[in-house]
Amino acid sequence: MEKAQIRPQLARPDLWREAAFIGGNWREGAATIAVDNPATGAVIGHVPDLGAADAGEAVAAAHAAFAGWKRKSAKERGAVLLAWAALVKQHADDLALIMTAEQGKPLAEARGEVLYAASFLEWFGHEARRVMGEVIAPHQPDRRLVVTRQPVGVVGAITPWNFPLAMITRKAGPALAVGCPIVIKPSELTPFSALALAVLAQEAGLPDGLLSVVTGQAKPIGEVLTTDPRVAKFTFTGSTAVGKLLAAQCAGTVKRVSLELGGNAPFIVFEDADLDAAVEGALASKFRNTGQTCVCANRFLVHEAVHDAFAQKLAARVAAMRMGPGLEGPVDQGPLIDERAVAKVAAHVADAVARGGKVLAGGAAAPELGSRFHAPTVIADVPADALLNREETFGPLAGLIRFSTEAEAVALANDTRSGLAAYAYTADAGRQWRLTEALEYGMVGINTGLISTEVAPFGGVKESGLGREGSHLGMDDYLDVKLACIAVSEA
Ligand SMILES: NC(=O)c1ccc[n+]([C@@H]2O[C@H](COP(=O)([O-])OP(=O)(O)OC[C@H]3O[C@@H](n4cnc5c(N)ncnc54)[C@H](O)[C@@H]3O)[C@@H](O)[C@H]2O)c1
Ligand SMILES: O=C[C@H](O)CS(=O)(=O)O
Repeated sequence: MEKAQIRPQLARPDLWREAAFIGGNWREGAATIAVDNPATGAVIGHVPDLGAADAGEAVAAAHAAFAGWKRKSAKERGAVLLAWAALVKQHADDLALIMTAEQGKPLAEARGEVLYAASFLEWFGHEARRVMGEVIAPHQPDRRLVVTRQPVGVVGAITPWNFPLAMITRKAGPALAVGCPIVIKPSELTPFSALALAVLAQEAGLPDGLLSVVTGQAKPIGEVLTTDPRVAKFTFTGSTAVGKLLAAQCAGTVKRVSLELGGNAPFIVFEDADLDAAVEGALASKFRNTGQTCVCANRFLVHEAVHDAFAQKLAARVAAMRMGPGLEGPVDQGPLIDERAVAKVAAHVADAVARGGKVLAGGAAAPELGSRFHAPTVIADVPADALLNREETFGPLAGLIRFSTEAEAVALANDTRSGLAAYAYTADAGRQWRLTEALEYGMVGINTGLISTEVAPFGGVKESGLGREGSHLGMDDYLDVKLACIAVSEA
C-alpha cells in the first residue's frame, strides 16, 4: 500500500519523527509499527516497536533527572512550560496536519485540539507558582505544625488515540509544573503527534530525561510503568476496561493512580428547553471528533412533549453534515479510528432499529468513502433497554429515548456505572440546580453541550475515573502532602 507523505507537507519537516524519544535521545527500532491514515488506510509512517527494556531506560532517565528538576524554582519550571506552549501554538498548522493524518479528525478540529493542548501547558506554566502549603495552629505550645506539598516523583502515563495531544499535555503540564518527570506511552494508533510534541519540548529547553515518549507494545511498556518501583504515580486515559486492568497492576507498588475512563453521557431535553439551543448543543456534544470523545452525549433523553420536534430539528441538521477525509476540504465528520469502531456503531444502530427505533438521518456505514466511515445518524423512539443507552457508542449515533417526568429522566440518566459527563436543557432555574445535584456525574452541562476547558476540573465518578485534570486542582495528583511537626523549646 502506498505510503502517504506527510513530512514534505510540513513547514517544519523535523516535527515528523519516526523514532521514540528516550531520556532526551531519539531512538529508532529494528522492529516497527505501521501507522495509517484512518480516512484512506494508507500507511503514513512507522514508529519503533519498543518494549520493556526501553521503557525501563526511560524510567531510569526520569528518575535521574528528578532531583535537578524539583530543585528548580517554580518560576523556572513554569517558564519552560510557557515556552513549550508558545512553540505548540506557533506550529499549530503542522501539528494539526500530523494529527488529522493519523487520527482522522477534520483539520479544523485538529487545530482546535492543538490550541486546547497548548492551553494546559500555558495554564500549568502559571499554576506552577501556586503550590501552597499551610501552617496549622499547634496542638501544644511547644510544637509547630507546617504542611508542605512536594512532587511525588516519576510519573508513568498512558494516553488514548482520540485526543493525541491534549490528553498528553493535560498530564505533562501539571506533572512538570510541580517537578515530576513523565514517561509517556501514546496510543500506537497516533504516535506522531506525541513525538512532534517531544521535539518542541526539547526546543523549549526541557532538560533531558524529564519527558520520554516510548512507542511500541502496550502490554510490556505498561507493565513497566505500572510496576517499576521508581515510578511513583501512574496516570491513564482510555477505556474503562484497560483502566481497571492497569490500576490493578499498580497495586503491587501502591502507586498514586489517576484515571480518565469511558463515559455514557445522558443529554436530557426537558419540555421547557429552548429546542434550537438544545439542537446546537447536541451537535457540539454528540458529533465532535465524529462522536469519538469521552464526554460525547451518548443517549438523548427527550421529554415526550418535545421529542418529535427535537428529533426533526436534529435530524435535519445531521442530514446536512458533510462527511469525508479530514485533509480533503472542510468536512463536519471524518472517519472513525478503525473498522471495529464502525462495526460498533452499526451494531448499536441495528439494535435500536430492531427494538422499534426509527432512523431519521443516516443509519448506515458509508463504504463509498472508505471502510472507516459511518454516516452521522439520528434514531427516534429508542427504548431504554437499547444497547446505545447502556454502552458507550463512541461514534456518530444519536438515539432519542422518551421520558415523561423529571424523576424518570434522572433515574434513566443515573442508571449506569459510568459517571463522566451529563447534559440537560431546561429553562427552570430550580430544576437546573436539582439536576446539578441529582445527576451522578463528575461534570454537568446545563444548557450547553461543551464543558471542557483547562481552567475547570475534568474527571468522572463511579467507573469513569479517579482524580481531576486541569484547573487549580489538576496539580494535586502530582503532589504529596507532608507534615513537619517541630518541637520548639519554650523561651
Ligand atoms: N475520561 C477521559 O478523559 C477520556 C479521554 C479520552 C478517551 N477516553 C476513553 O478511552 C476510550 C477510547 O480510547 P482508546 O481506544 O485508546 O482506549 P484504550 O483503553 O483501548 O487504549 C488507551 C491506551 O491504553 C493502551 N493500552 C491498551 N491496552 C493496554 C494494556 N494491556 N497495557 C498497557 N496499555 C494498554 C493503548 O495502547 C492506548 O495507549 C473510550 O472509552 C473513551 O471514553 C476517556
Ligand atoms: O475524549 C476525551 C477528551 O477529554 C475530550 S475533551 O476535549 O477534553 O472534552
